This record gives sequence, structure tokens and C-alpha cells, in this order.
Amino acid sequence: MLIDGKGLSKQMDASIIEKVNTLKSDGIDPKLAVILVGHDPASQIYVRNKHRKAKLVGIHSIDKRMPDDTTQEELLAVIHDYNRDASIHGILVQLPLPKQIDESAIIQAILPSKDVDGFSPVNLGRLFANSDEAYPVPCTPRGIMTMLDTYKVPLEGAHAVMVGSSNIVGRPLGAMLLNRNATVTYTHIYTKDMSSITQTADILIVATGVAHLIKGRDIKPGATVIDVGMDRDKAGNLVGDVDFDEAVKVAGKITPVPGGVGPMTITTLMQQTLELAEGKFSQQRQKQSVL
Ligand SMILES: Nc1nc2c(c(=O)[nH]1)N[C@@H](CN(C=O)c1ccc(C(=O)N[C@@H](CCC(=O)O)C(=O)O)cc1)CN2
Repeated sequence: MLIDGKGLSKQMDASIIEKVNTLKSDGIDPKLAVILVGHDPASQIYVRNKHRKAKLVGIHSIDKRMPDDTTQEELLAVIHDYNRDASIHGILVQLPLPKQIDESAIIQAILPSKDVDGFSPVNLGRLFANSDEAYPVPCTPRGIMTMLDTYKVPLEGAHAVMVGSSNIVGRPLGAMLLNRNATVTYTHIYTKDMSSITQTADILIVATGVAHLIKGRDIKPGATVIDVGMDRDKAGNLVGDVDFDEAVKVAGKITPVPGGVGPMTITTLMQQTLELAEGKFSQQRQKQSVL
């Protein structure tokens, strides 16, 4: 069965539009600030798509562009301005950043209460501690959890194997799955005999940036396969980290590339901007819902 991230994101958009309208009728205008430093071609596309989606759902978005040679101090000054601006509910800095800028210093400068990407150490700490508070979480992992729940993939007791342990996807997603009582194995570039581990996964999540790394033989029959990769094949086509033509014959459920995880990331960003504007994350001791 195909897990249709694109279709699901469209359904979610409709409900976000309704909630944004309700919020606006209460006098609150949800506002998202998106900061892009430099001219990375992929980042320019993702940022353009974020503004398009924001417009579609009625969220006001600020399109802040800064040149490639922006200094860390200049970027910090913009973040501090946005932190102080009460009309802005969510702030994100598109990653990756140019080399002269320390990514972690930038992420830490965003107020945790406006951290719509869920990357700040405060919010990640809450996630890894399985805190009872409500807090924003990284959008790609949350979008994947929404897909798993929507397609009724059992999590409790399932063996979830992460291939790739990035701060944006692998690590936080492993924590979310652990918080839902899955048995989580992280694998990475130093893992020995990776295939013997992936073959035991009930849920296999692949986020490595290596085109077609995972073949049919690496997958347990009937497993759910989530492909976070966005790579180019020799002909320049967009492909995933999973060899889809092989995997689809073995997997029980599988996400396509494109049209799987990517669209859910952007819709989840809108969902979290809305929730920040609603004040959901300022209510303490409210159990985090991943839906
Ligand atoms: N500040 C952030 N930076 C980055 C994040 C993030 O969540 N926050 N994630 C990625 C990039 N990203 C969002 O920013 C992103 C990547 C891809 C897609 C997407 O919709 N992909 C489509 C294909 C698009 C294409 O044709 O190229 C798909 O998979 O169908 C959305 C968001 C790194 N940086």
C-alpha cells in the first residue's frame, strides 16, 4: 500500500485553513518568519514552497532573504528583532547555513516559544525527556508520525530501525517512536552489517541522502518503509534512499519520493505555526500529541 503524503497533506491543509479562519475571527493573525541566508538552490525551492503553502492556508509569512556573506552577528540581530516582535508566532532559519555561521548558535538564539522547527535544545530536551508539556517538535519527524498513525501502523512493541541519525530527522524521530513504546534501533555510517538489522525492522525509516541505498533484500516482508531521501539519479530524476521498484514488492506499506514525506514536512510546519499562534505550547503540562 502506498502511503500518500501528498494527499494526506492536502486533507490537513483543509483543516488548517478552517482553524486559521477561526483564529483570525478571534483577532489573532498567525505569522511565520522564514529566514533564508544565501542562494542554495534546493533551499530556495523549499522556502518558496513554504511561502506558497502559508499563503494557501492563510498564514502571514515574512520572507527574509540575506546574502551569502551574512555574518553570524547580522543573522543574530534579525532573530533578536523577531523574538521581540509580539506579532510573530513562529521563526525558522532555513538549513543548511553558509560555513561562516555556527548553526547551533543560531538555533539557540530563537526563543523556544517561537521555535516552529522544534530544533532548539530546550524543545529537543523536552522531546527526549518525554515531557508532559506541549512543545513544538521537528516537522519532518512529526509529519512521519502523522502518516504512521493515519495509516494505522502499530507502534507499541514494533521494531523501528532508523537508517541515518541526523538532528533534523533520525534522532528526533527515534525519540518520538520510543515515546510511543516502539523498540528503536539507530544505525548510521559506522554500523556493521546494516542489512542484517534493517531486515528485522517492522518500521524502516531511511534518511541518508544516498540514492537507492536500501534494496528489496534489506527489507522484512510486510514492513512499513518510510523514505526521507531526496536524491538525484544519473538521469537527474528525483529519487529516494530506497530503491522503490524493488522495495514495493516486499514492503507492506511504503512512501513514494516525491509525494511522501516532503509535502508532510511543509504542512506540519503550517500546523505548528497555527498551534503557536493558538497558544497551545504555552499551556503547561499538556501531554504532547503527535497528531
Ligand atoms: N529550517 C529547516 N531547514 C530544513 C528542513 C526543516 O525542516 N527546517 N528540512 C529540509 C528541507 N525541507 C524543509 O525545509 C523540505 C525538503 C523537501 C520538501 C518536499 O516537499 N519535497 C518534495 C520534492 C520537492 C522537489 O521536487 O524537489 C517531495 O518529497 O515530494 C519539503 C521540505 C532541510 N532543511
